[in-house]
Amino acid sequence: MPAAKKQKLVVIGNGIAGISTVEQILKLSGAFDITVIGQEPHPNYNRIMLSYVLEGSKTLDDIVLNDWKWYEDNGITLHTGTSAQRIDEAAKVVMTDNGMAVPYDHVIIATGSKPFILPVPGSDKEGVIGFRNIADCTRMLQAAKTYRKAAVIGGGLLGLEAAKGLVSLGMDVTVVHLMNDLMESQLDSVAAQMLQHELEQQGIRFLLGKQTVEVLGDTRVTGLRFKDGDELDADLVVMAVGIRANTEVAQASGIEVRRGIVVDDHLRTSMKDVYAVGECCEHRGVCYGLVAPLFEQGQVLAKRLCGVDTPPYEGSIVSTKLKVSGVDVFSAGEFIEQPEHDVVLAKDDWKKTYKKILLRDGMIVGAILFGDVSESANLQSLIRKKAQMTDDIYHSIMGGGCAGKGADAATRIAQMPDDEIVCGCNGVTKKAIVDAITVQGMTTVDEIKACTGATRSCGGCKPVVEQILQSVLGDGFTTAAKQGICPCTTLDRDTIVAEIRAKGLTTTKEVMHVLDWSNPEGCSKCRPALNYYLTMLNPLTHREERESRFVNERMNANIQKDGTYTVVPRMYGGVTTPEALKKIADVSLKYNVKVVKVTGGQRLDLVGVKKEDLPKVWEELDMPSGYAYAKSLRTVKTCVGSQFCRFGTQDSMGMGAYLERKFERLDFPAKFKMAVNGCPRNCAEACTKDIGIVGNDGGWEIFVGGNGGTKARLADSFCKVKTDEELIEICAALMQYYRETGNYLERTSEWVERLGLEAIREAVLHNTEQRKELVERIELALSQLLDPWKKVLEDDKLRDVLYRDVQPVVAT
Ligand SMILES: Cc1cc2nc3c(=O)[nH]c(=O)nc-3n(C[C@H](O)[C@H](O)[C@H](O)COP(=O)(O)OP(=O)(O)OC[C@H]3O[C@@H](n4cnc5c(N)ncnc54)[C@H](O)[C@@H]3O)c2cc1C
Ligand SMILES: NC(=O)c1ccc[n+]([C@@H]2O[C@H](COP(=O)([O-])OP(=O)(O)OC[C@H]3O[C@@H](n4cnc5c(N)ncnc54)[C@H](O)[C@@H]3O)[C@@H](O)[C@H]2O)c1
Ligand code: SF4
Ligand code: FES
Repeated sequence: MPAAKKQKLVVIGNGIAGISTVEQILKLSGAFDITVIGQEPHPNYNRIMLSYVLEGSKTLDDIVLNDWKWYEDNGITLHTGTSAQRIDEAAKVVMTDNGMAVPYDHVIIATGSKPFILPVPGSDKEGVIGFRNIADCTRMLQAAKTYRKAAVIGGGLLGLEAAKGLVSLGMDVTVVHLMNDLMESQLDSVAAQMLQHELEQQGIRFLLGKQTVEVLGDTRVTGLRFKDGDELDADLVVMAVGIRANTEVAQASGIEVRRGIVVDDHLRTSMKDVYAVGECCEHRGVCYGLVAPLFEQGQVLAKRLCGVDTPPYEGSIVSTKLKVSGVDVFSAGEFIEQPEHDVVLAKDDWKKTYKKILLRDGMIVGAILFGDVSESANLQSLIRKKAQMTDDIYHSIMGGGCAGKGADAATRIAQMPDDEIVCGCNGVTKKAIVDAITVQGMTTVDEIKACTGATRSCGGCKPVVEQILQSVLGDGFTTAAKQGICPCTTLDRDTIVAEIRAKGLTTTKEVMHVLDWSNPEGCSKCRPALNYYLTMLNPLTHREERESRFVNERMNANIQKDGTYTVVPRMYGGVTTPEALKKIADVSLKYNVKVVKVTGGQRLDLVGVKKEDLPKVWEELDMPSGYAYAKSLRTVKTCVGSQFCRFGTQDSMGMGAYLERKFERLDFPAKFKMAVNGCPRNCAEACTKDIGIVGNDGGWEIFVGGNGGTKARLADSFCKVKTDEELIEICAALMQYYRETGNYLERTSEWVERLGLEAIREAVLHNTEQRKELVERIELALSQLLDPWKKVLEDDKLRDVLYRDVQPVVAT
């Protein structure tokens, strides 16, 4: 009997929606002769990952989902670089821009969306682009090599991911947003402000409540003008103000189109045998802009075409996660409280976390998570199922408020229902993952990805997939058990430091490569941490990796919310001279310093210096940097002591200035503050300093682990010493021990609690041999330090790269 003739299926659009539907069809049936028409010159790639390509952590090759061979292996005819123009219903052909008439029995339109470009004068100028495809991404990568100032219009998901990418490429980036809150379609004001603060720390500037009315420039953009008359310089403008469904083919074919191509619950359009999936379609009045719905639509459509029974598609409940490393944000369902809502809320300013769950009649209808998104899959499933809040759910999600993670991972996985969706992007349930492990023998995240699709898109579900592997395989799954220093690695701090020592690793790149980082470029959490550990371990050989530092440390100055910087010269022990003050006053006047502020650390802060003026200000001040921006020794606060005070028994000013000169510029895991007092009256407040020193009749008393910040802690008395030499030696050994055993960003207040005072005393006080070695190592580190501003002023290239504000010569 001759084989049944195959049905001709034509897919217009070679993106995720079209090809994921084809993948489903191939799983169910071999009855189709498939032709794909794609406008872009590439095989199907993961559009989501363009944010990572821009940021530099993925290459274009990494994001290909179905390579050329896949089409060949599955007998699919692929026409890339080809636009479908019209469907001729009578002739049953799809017409293309290069004159083809492709015959069909069924057509799937999956043409996605186009970025919306604001219709303001000048928006067609060179240098104004959207961010939608590989071509846009490549243009941004190119522009960053030549230009410095980028403006991203739109503070939604896309705009923020674009902005982060451009910052990683070394551009000065300002996000111009119409509303007063970022991501206002996903976050409330509290979360939006936390997000803004976090992104400012990562070097992005924001102009909120600004409406762009004109793009300035001749042929190429030079800036933006706003409704209030303000202007912003920019030589690259990325428009990320939303998308519009791409309905051109449907319109040209006479198919019903409203905001998108109108489809019913079976994804049928108004034209017989023509269907639509993905962002181009409008279902029950909704056009989606995320991948999860298109997988759900694709599954229904594939089953329908293959004659497999399926419930209709009734719409999707969407959730979003921002893909910016070091910033964890999740939002799903309803998020702005209304009178009918009950609100479950926890905010922790120390851990920088925020959790909000909205309930309607006890039913979970929406949530926002910031900082700790470990419960996102769980919440998404509860919202999808319209679950009632119970004590168990409450404790599992809220745990100890924001700080705790609720139930531990193993318990949470055990309690997770089989049908809970773990990977929202690809609609993969817990059961599908467990089956992949138990039935098909998968043992790694990558194998699960290949088998089920989970983790294939945004990657946000990877931790949960690892936890499921851990819970099913127990000891057989070893890597997930470790607590990595960031999402790029499962290795903890101690293992990393030990490996750097054992393997003689010298650069962050080398560490990431040799220790098998999942993200080869690292993230904003691990890069500065590795840079610190490497400098601490290899003081003689490690070359400063400026790009691994936070913006303030990169620029040797603290950035302010208006984009200007502060300059804080050293005043050893809080002591200055009339000559130094006069110079500070002259320079402040010359460079229009906005405010001169006396700091809590007894020195002067010149606030409001323009970036391009920073080198000149430092040059003219000719004073050492106060390191007010660094994880380093900040200040040594002193009282007047025995030189002038009638109660003083020790020279606190002299000792404070000596200690500050000796230990300035040294890197610590976190900022480091000291104080020296001439007597136990303690006027310079030793009890809130990392090391506090109090003079007494017979010598000095040393205190450690004090903190006056958000999490205040009184310092512990560490020991008493008789002589100045002993004092200096013990301070040196104590500092080096903290440098060597502290976790990056861990203040001494936390370090003392973690290690225990007795253990620190044992290492630094009682073990004299170890103390000697600690002192030798700190002396070695100190011998390598140079004033950062001297380095900048002597290096024209560095000065130019970091602080220039002129248009660079265009590369030819
Ligand atoms: C940078 C970026 C990051 C994103 N991150 C996320 C995320 O983290 N999570 C998430 O859920 N979503 C994210 N999205 C959105 C997600 O990428 C889209 O929802 C998804 O790609 C839509 O898929 P689609 O197939 O419907 O459309 P598209 O991916 O746009 O594919 C449509 C394809 O059709 C082609 N085409 C158009 N017209 C024609 C024609 N006439 N003939 C032939 N071909 C045509 C287009 O060139 C395109 O290749 C992101 C989007 C971007 C741009
Ligand atoms: N992580 C993710 O899930 C992710 C990442 C990137 C993109 N996407 C998707 O890609 C699509 C495009 O993203 P998007 O961020 O462009 O769309 P969006 O609609 O989510 O956000 C656009 C933002 O631009 C702002 N805006 C509108 N007009 C403006 C103006 N004149 N000036 C300044 N701001 C203005 C809006 O207030 C809004 O916050 C969306 O569907 C989004 O969901 C998702
Ligand atoms: S701490 Fe003692 S020595 Fe110092 S100023 Fe106060 S009273 Fe005088
Ligand atoms: S949730 Fe995005 S890949 Fe799984």
